Amino acid sequence: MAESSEYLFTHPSPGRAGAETGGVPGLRVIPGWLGPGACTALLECIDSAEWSTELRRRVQHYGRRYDYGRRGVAADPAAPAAPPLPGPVRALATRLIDERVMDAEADQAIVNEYLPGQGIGPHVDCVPCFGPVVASVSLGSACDMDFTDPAGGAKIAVRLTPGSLCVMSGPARYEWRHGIAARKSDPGQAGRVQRGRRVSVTLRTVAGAVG
Ligand SMILES: O=C(O)CCC(=O)C(=O)O
Ligand SMILES: [Fe+2]
Repeated sequence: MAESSEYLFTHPSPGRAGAETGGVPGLRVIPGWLGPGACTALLECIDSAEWSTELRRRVQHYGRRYDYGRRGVAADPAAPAAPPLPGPVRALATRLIDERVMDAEADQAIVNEYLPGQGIGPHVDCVPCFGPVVASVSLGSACDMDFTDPAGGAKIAVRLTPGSLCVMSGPARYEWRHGIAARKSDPGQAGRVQRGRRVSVTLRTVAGAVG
């Protein structure tokens, strides 16, 4: 368990839905934001669409394509072939407005698929590309997302359960890095918890483009 000693585990309490998640300013995790039926329907919609295999993990881009090589959103909306947000994803964008999570409706979404052992390196979402609020919905298996304190580098692990909404704004969006360790299990109260397949849908507003 040496690996876990450098982490501080926070498990957002369902009773405090929408409250800031301990220790990461600007981070909110709302467990059960999507019910099990809605999660299944969304996952079915996602799985009926085409996956890109340009990365080690599979992804889908909607609205605008993010160019991982150039680290930006292509300037010409006609050039990158990103399909429009599918209906169930647009419904999430609308709900985020209705619930005042976002001020402007998300016009870009990236779906990430993580098989056990896959992750995403610590990063800050492209600052010139995307707006001030990044919201992601978790489907499938739970996993820990690690947030790295810009002052000192300490990591805080936040459990993202299926159906939860993770909202990053302020320092959580702009200063803290977030990532998912590429491993097959996460620490739990009664030993390691095996990961299954996790799919996330991250909604953003496009703020600027490159090229
Ligand atoms: O899988 C997630 O919840 C987050 C994905 C992410 O950080 C990203 O696409 O920038
Ligand atoms: Fe990210």
